[in-house]
Amino acid sequence: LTLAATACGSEQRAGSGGGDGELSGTVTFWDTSNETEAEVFQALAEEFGTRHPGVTVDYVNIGFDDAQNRFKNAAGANEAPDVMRTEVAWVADFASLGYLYPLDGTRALQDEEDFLDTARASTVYEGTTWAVPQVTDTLALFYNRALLEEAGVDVPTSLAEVEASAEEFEAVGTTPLYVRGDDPYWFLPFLYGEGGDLVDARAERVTVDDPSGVAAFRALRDLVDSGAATTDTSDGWENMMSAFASGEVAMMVNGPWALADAAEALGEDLGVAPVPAGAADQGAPLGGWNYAVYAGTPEADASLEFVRWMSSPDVQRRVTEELSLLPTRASVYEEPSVAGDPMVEFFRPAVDTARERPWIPQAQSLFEPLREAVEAMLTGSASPEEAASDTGDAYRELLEDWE
Ligand SMILES: C[C@H]1O[C@H](O[C@H]2[C@H](O)[C@@H](O)[C@@H](O[C@H]3[C@H](O)[C@@H](O)[C@@H](O[C@H]4[C@H](O)[C@@H](O)[C@@H](O)O[C@@H]4CO)O[C@@H]3CO)O[C@@H]2CO)[C@H](O)[C@H](O)[C@@H]1N[C@H]1C[C@@H](CO)[C@H](O)[C@@H](O)[C@@H]1O
Repeated sequence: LTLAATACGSEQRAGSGGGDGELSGTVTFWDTSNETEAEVFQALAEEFGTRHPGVTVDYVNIGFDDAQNRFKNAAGANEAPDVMRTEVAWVADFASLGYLYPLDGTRALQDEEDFLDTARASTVYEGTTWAVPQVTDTLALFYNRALLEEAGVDVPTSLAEVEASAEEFEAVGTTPLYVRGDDPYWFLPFLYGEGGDLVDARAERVTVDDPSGVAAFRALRDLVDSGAATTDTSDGWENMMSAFASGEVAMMVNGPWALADAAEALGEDLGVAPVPAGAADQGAPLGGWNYAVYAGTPEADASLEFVRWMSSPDVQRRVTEELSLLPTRASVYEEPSVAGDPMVEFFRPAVDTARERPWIPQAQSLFEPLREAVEAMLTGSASPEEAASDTGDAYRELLEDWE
């Protein structure tokens, strides 16, 4: 994925870059993007260095898995990177610990009214803006058109239809669906499908162990037990992507960060649709990523200008052209190259109806207990009832005096 170098006037190369006077220093940027995305983000980050000859960009890809703790450990030792790719649920966590640079009134927040409201929501905590939106996302049903045609199956709109399709898919030697069992994010569509949610933040009530939560755990287990879905409790990303690319499964639930690889594997046969509904409702979670600046950065001007550049309309457009990731600026969706991307055309309304989570510091810690409960149920050591109540108990530990 080589970035088409955009022609830019010599005046831009002079390092004017929207800042006043020459910038200098080294900006270390920790990126969590996956292998395919990293090629694009690294090239863009390093292009900033050519536009500002006095600035050196030190691009470091740290992956997703332990990134949240790694940043907190580094910040605790005052060794954090100047700029951190920050997941939507990490902003409140990092900000509440004093690890982020307040951005209101700084050059990093250029044209802030252009950002989608849902993307901006995760960047504000206790009235201050601590991050700048990069991409927004949700989960969707990815499907292999050729396999659905071969099996004579229409795109399923509910879990019941997925289950009912098992026979037709077996006849052509494939399994209907891959569902990740090792990443709790993939459980949320089951929860929303039964009319439930993890918590009710307004009422400060834990709801994951309501009857809707028990029904969601049971819906996941029954889907896997029926043979209509395959899953793993480890290495889910790799297993899912290879099963989908090889045709071992006809469908998977995934997000825009998987589009480039899935399109590489299936080409025109790749289709996307809303995640299947449950017995009561249909829904997918809102996710995404922001740029945040470390509170103790010695290079504030260069770091703030770097964030302005990386979240600018032009860079957002180029990221979507290369990866089909979803912009967080409304103006970028008007660009012909973005408006003409069928994947963006699908995902934009999907993120508009995606379920937001409470952007509270504890929000990010709700997933680990959920991951453990899903794993216990899928490995047979917990019933749906036990999985739901164990998760609820863990949440009441984390969220003191919530019911
Ligand atoms: C358990 C974790 O729970 C939460 O994470 C939620 C998250 O909040 C949800 O939003 C959702 O994230 C979506 C994401 O929105 C979506 O974009 C996509 O990201 C793509 C990128 O797009 C792609 O570029 C590339 O990067 O690859 C990314 C990943 O594919 O998919 C993500 C989901 O994968 O789901 C997450 C849950 O997984 C916590 O926040 C922690 O992360 C926590 N982990 C720590 C918990 C520590 C103990 O407390 C333990 O000690 C530590 O070792 C663990 O690290």
